[in-house]
Amino acid sequence: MLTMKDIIKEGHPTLRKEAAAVTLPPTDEDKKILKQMMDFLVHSQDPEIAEEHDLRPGVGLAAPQINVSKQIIAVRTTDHNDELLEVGMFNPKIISHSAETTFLENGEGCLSVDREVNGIVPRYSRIKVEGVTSEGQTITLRLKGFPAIVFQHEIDHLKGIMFYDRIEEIEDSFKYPLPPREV
Ligand SMILES: O=CN(O)CCNC(=O)c1cccc(Cl)c1Cl
Ligand code: NI
Repeated sequence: MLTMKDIIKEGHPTLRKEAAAVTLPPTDEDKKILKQMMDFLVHSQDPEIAEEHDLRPGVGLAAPQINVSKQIIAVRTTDHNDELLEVGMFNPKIISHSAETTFLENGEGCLSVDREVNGIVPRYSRIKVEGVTSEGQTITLRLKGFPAIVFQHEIDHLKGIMFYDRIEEIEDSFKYPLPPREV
């Protein structure tokens, strides 16, 4: 089973590489990798297993995080109806998105980042994602809310982008406000 020792941390070059597309149909090896990633999420979300194996909880995982530079992601979270959303995808692509953006008030976290990085991470509010499942099916998901944010966090990993790369620098004008005029 995958544990925290299998997860590479910032500074490891693989986290900054463009992951390669998976040749379709996915091989048994590719499917095994995806299964292990989803199993990690399941274990990390089970208090007993997580405690026993010192797992940090995660709602998503991207293959580069286990030093596999391939376009494979796993997401396991709940949607706004509190329905479980458990999706593994090869070669996921955001095929369209809202102009509107959103963000998580408490910011984002990453298993490859062993420090707290505060700040607003702008994400599209709604996205349409297309990808291939382990069954070889091409699926299209319309996502909003937390799942949409998680998918964007994972797809960023495939492009070598870390969440803190997107933390907005507040407008310079706010940084260097005009000093009050002497009256
Ligand atoms: O790439 C995946 N991870 O690093 C797993 C750990 N992070 C999370 O579960 C997490 C936590 C908060 C917001 C988002 Cl968007 C995510 Cl993804
Ligand atoms: Ni991450």
